[in-house]
Amino acid sequence: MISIKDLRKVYRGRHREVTALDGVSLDVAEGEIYGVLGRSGAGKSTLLRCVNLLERPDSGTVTVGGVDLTALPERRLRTERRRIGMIHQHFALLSSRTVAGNVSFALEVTGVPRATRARRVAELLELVGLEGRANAYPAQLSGGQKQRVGIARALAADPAVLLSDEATSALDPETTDSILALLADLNRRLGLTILLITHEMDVVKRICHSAAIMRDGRFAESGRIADVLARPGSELAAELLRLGPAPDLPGQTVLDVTVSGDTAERPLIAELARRFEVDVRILGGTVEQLAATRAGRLRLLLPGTPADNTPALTWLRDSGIPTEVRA
Ligand SMILES: Nc1ncnc2c1ncn2[C@@H]1O[C@H](COP(=O)(O)OP(=O)(O)OP(=O)(O)O)[C@@H](O)[C@H]1O
Repeated sequence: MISIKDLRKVYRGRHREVTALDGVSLDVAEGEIYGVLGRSGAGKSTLLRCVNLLERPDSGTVTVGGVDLTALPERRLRTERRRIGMIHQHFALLSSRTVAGNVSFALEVTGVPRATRARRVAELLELVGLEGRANAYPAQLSGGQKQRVGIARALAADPAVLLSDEATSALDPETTDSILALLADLNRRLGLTILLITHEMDVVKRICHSAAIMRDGRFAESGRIADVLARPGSELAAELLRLGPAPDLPGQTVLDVTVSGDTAERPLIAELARRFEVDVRILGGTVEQLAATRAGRLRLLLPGTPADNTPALTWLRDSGIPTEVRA
């Protein structure tokens, strides 16, 4: 649905250049929620602004719904942009307009007749759970309600794609949960494709089917969550399923194993103990119900050095279980 190829963007100031995008490629499948995770300054906002061409990349292509936006003249681009909704961290509502007025505004600019507008606004407010608040002003709303208005407005033109720029970063944890639940629900019910940027791993855990880690204008890693979890040495998997620093236990083997999907159903520790006659101890672990799948990471202790445990380690890896020896 969204296909980005080798995007580059350099900001040129008088004294210095900043490479905000350094060759980013990305494919977001139709109906998927894709999260781009990164620290401040990684280039996430620039990437998002390049998807609807609010920012022109220096090179590379952006294709949305089969249309190469980078090749379009400005007028066609304005029309195509309507197929891409956007929500913002600080909501970007018009304070002088009511809730209904804010949502209606998005329809007015596209020339929807007044009678149709009123019906559509009512539908949209119901969709985001704001029935009864049509006549309130933004100042009278909580942060979560403001973001619901932002979402209703973004969906007004019935877009195929929604871009989310840190949509929950200004909200408390409970409100964040309810907004993420709403986005996941809209994704399911409307088949809405969502590309979001965030610095919060929890957002990726809760609703994303695919994710990327962005650093210094590049993707350090990306992929479907299920694939990432099965990838040995994955940085994203380690972030999704965090374990603290490993203890240093000379003469013994500390290993982290990641289980997900089918492997999460296996009686792994019993199998390991039986096959290799080892006393397996659990040093730590985390199990998460991710949007994509249930997954866990266990830190195990085996007697003997890693060399002594080669058969067990080989068996784990051959069984498709990402296994990392920590000590
Ligand atoms: N308009 C601009 N002019 C000059 N430099 C810019 C501009 N916009 C962004 N940058 C620089 O480009 C780099 C990437 O910025 P960007 O805002 O895309 O990162 P980000 O990951 O979204 O971070 P944040 O969450 O802080 O917005 C940063 O070094 C930033 O200072």
